[in-house]
Amino acid sequence: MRVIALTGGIASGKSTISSRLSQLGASVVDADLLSREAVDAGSPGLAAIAERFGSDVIAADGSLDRAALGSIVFADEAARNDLNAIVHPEVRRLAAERLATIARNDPDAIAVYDVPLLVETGVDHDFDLVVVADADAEIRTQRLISLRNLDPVEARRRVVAQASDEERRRIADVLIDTTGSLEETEAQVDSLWADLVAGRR
Ligand SMILES: CC(C)(COP(=O)(O)OP(=O)(O)OC[C@H]1O[C@@H](n2cnc3c(N)ncnc32)[C@H](O)[C@@H]1O)[C@@H](O)C(=O)NCCC(=O)NCCS
Ligand SMILES: Nc1ncnc2c1ncn2[C@@H]1O[C@H](COP(=O)(O)OP(=O)(O)OP(=O)(O)O)[C@@H](O)[C@H]1O
Repeated sequence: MRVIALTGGIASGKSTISSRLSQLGASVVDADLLSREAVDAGSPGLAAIAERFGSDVIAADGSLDRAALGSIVFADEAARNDLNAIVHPEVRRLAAERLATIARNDPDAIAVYDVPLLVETGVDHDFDLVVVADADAEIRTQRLISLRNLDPVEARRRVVAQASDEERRRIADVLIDTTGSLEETEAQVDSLWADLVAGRR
């Protein structure tokens, strides 16, 4: 099995790329989804969050109030580090488990690990290829404002909470320019996939 890491800043277009790769035949593991599993109702992760951040971040139905926690951690680096220390080890464990299952079921699989914080958490896996969705910080900020209805202050905080465009470009084997049309992004993904299948990458 080959494992491809797919990273990029918030709103860089990773989801567009990973869903195209999935259509083409890749097996996708999504760290954002795993981070939700890690804090499911009743999980030790959620209990640790309640202990650190208090009942204000727990909704009436006992689930995580993501908006409340988001407004705390994107405004405060120490709080964000504490949250990361609770959630990231479980995400790493779940990712290793999912990738092992994919390898067992299909030794020839091409797996894609969609991992937003690859630079921030350190490249600790032996990836065959690192693909970076590349749209600069200003474009991503505008997308958060216009497509996700974040106010400009919240949008900037999220972008600033992550590695710089330059840091991500430095670890990239392949850059996908996600500043054009969706079709232009998909064409780059199709060409990457053709290279992977043909063994050129
Ligand atoms: C703070 C939380 C509750 C906000 O939830 P919300 O539903 O608004 O956002 P969601 O989880 O969909 O994340 C959206 C994007 O925000 C960015 N982001 C999320 N967490 C972080 C973080 N700790 N540091 C920097 N950027 C982050 C990523 O680009 C991510 O793709 C949530 O993001 C969270 O629990 N984060 C900690 C776990 C984590 O690091 N997840 C991201 C990768 S595993
Ligand atoms: N050329 C493009 N390529 C990819 N996405 C684009 C492009 N042009 C506009 N977009 C839009 O930008 C947004 C990018 O968000 P998307 O959820 O794909 O990013 P993401 O990297 O997965 O973000 P997150 O880190 O928040 O999970 C989407 O709404 C997408 O439709």
